[in-house]
Amino acid sequence: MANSGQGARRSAVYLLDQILGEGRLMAECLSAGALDHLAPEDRARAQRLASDTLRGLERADRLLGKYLRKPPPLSVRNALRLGTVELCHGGAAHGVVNDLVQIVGSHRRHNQLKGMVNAVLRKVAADGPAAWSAMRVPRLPKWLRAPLVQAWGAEAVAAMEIAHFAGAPLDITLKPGAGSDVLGGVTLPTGSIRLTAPGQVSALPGFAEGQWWVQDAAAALPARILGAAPGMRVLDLCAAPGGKTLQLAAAGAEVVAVDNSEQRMRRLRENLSRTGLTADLRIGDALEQAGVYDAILLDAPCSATGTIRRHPDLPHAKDGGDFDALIALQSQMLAHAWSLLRPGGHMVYCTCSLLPDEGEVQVEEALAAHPDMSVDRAALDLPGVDASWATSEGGLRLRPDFWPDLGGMDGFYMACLRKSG
Ligand SMILES: C[S@@+](CC[C@H](N)C(=O)[O-])C[C@H]1O[C@@H](n2cnc3c(N)ncnc32)[C@H](O)[C@@H]1O
Repeated sequence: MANSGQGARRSAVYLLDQILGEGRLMAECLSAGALDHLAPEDRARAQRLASDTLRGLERADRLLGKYLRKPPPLSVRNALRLGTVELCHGGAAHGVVNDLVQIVGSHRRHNQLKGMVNAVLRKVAADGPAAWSAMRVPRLPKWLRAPLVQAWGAEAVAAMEIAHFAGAPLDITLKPGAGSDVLGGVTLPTGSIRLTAPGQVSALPGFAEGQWWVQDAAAALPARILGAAPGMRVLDLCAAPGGKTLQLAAAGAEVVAVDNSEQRMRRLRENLSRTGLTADLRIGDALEQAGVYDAILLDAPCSATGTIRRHPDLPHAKDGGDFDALIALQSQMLAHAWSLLRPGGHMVYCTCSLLPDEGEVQVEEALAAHPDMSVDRAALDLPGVDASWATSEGGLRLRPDFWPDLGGMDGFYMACLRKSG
């Protein structure tokens, strides 16, 4: 009978097949129920195994290249990759090898390859761990590496790759008035709390009571820069799952939150209910909104290249083919949001992207197109925000290689734009 570790490994191989074979994102597979048959701890384990494998994919392929005369079918290759990464991370050879041999053997088409899987993984178990740490840090694929090197230089991109390989700690934002003492985290310079070995999030103290929510330290800054306050009517455009909506509502503003994804809005509704906060939720297209607002937060859909530490599937599932459409949508959204802002009002534009075309360039172009738009540089002057993160057009550039000693941060861009009154 299959053990629970084997169930997690089998599902992790399935996730790898979907990501590397079908170009699907891990989040898409999860929302489609790929792990619903597993117990919560095995679900977390399967995700962790697939993520670790994707982070170490380049190293695993190099190691396996020594033992494979020709590449086996993708699913068998993914089982070998997963086993290699587990073994090189110190996994017990007996359990890892036996499970993967059984997983491969249970496929009628691949059954005859189980002997090869056994032999290769035993060699990896013997020689792999020593070779692993001497190998170079895995690089981003060319389609993404090239524009990033052009934007930030080769040295910065190598530092980003170190951050991607290390993965991300868990950051939380506290509801105003909540204490963090029971969580044992570190308070970051910008006020977020960082937990290094959190375990299951929903089991942590204060989660069920809505005392805090998960939000990377970088992602917590746009709402702080907006500076929502009681009496302010704020439009949160592209709001779900709602980390920023919660911040705006917790600051006492009257928040209208819009997103076109019903599924993601369901999560926003759950988050509001757990934290006891309120916002007016509207499922719809950002480009079709009407009304007049004192302040607007536009967290536009983007390449999400700033979140690779937490989503190592992204560089493998995508190929940059959607960049142009996203960039065009962002500039349409920025222009439409501007038309909803009252004179004298302000708007924060942000994206979790590392590409200047989705950040700095969008704001430069918007400033050129709107004579009533100016950048509020002073709005960036918040505790913990380093002056060197400011950009020439007046925004804030955050990168995964920043705060290397604290465990990094997501890549993000944000700027505060004021409408003349
Ligand atoms: C970066 S995510 C937003 C994250 C969110 N602000 C938060 O803090 O949790 C971008 C969102 O844009 C939404 N979106 C994409 N196209 C949209 C459109 N045309 N109108 C409204 N929302 C859209 C997506 O469903 C996604 O939830």
